[in-house]
Amino acid sequence: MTAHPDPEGPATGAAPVLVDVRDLRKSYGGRRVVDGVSFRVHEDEVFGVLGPNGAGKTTTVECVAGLRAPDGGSVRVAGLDPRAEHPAVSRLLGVQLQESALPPKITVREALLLHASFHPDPADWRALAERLGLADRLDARWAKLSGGQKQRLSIALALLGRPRVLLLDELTTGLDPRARHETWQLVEEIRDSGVTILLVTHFMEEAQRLCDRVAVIDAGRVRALDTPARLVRSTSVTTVAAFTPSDPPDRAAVEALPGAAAVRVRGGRWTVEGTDETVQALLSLLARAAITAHGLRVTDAGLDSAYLDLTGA
Ligand SMILES: Nc1ncnc2c1ncn2[C@@H]1O[C@H](COP(=O)(O)OP(=O)(O)OP(=O)(O)O)[C@@H](O)[C@H]1O
Repeated sequence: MTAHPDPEGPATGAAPVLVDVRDLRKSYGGRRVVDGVSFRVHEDEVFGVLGPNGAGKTTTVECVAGLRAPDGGSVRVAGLDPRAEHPAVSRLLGVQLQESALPPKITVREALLLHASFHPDPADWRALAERLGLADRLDARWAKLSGGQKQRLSIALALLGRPRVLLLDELTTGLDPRARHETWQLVEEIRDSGVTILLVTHFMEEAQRLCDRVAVIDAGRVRALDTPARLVRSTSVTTVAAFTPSDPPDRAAVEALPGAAAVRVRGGRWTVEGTDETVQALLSLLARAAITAHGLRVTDAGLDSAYLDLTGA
């Protein structure tokens, strides 16, 4: 594995570091849930913190936001300590945290006006509502919004202070596929407008689509830190072949193919995980046995396999 669990990961160019987390440690009731996490987020990047439930992701970003006090290590946002210099840091950071709930009866307009009043030089709330597709929902109450609209409003609220860095925690959890894709587009637009984004997710697809670099966190530790593409290449599974054979091949022979990582058979359909070499050898094996591979699909393994490999999830 060629992962880089150091704070820098592979070369990232010369962009300034906006979020610098070093050897962060945090325990609850004597149980260590963040155990020496380090990473740096550079200006203009979308940096992902990816990991299974309970990995310590939210605790980590709450320390970045200054909402929790670390037990050890350090956090800096644009060189500032989020606890000791909270007012200055909150002017730089927009925070959209998990389950950010508003009073059920507050309207979209009221929420935008209220949050705009927290900032000395807020963004134009009407323009933000327009940009986030909420212009025709200004009089709707929070409780009546769809999941996607609630998420868009919480992003709008986080953007009102014109942040340099936006923290997004589990942004698309609970959204249907359409709302999830719309939210991803929105994140890309926000990135293109020059906002640096620190994104917590447990969706591999989300990390692969949005993030320039990803820290994979499990049990409070960074297991790997790299670009999604390099994380995928670093794992033992890069290629997956699925097919329905005209006659079942010798399973032991398939399992013994070079680089074969897993072989599954369900309802007559075979799935073989491995590398390009595995698939080449598989096709030769089938040809030698005069077996036809019906409905053959060969796909890239994607970040899922890398994630499973790294977290043992
Ligand atoms: N205030 C708290 N008091 C006690 N334990 C907590 C507290 N907050 C979080 N924990 C525990 O710390 C661990 C890490 O939680 P955290 O929310 O940081 O993980 P996570 O990776 O964000 O998980 P999820 O994806 O489920 O939100 C979990 O076991 C959680 O139950």
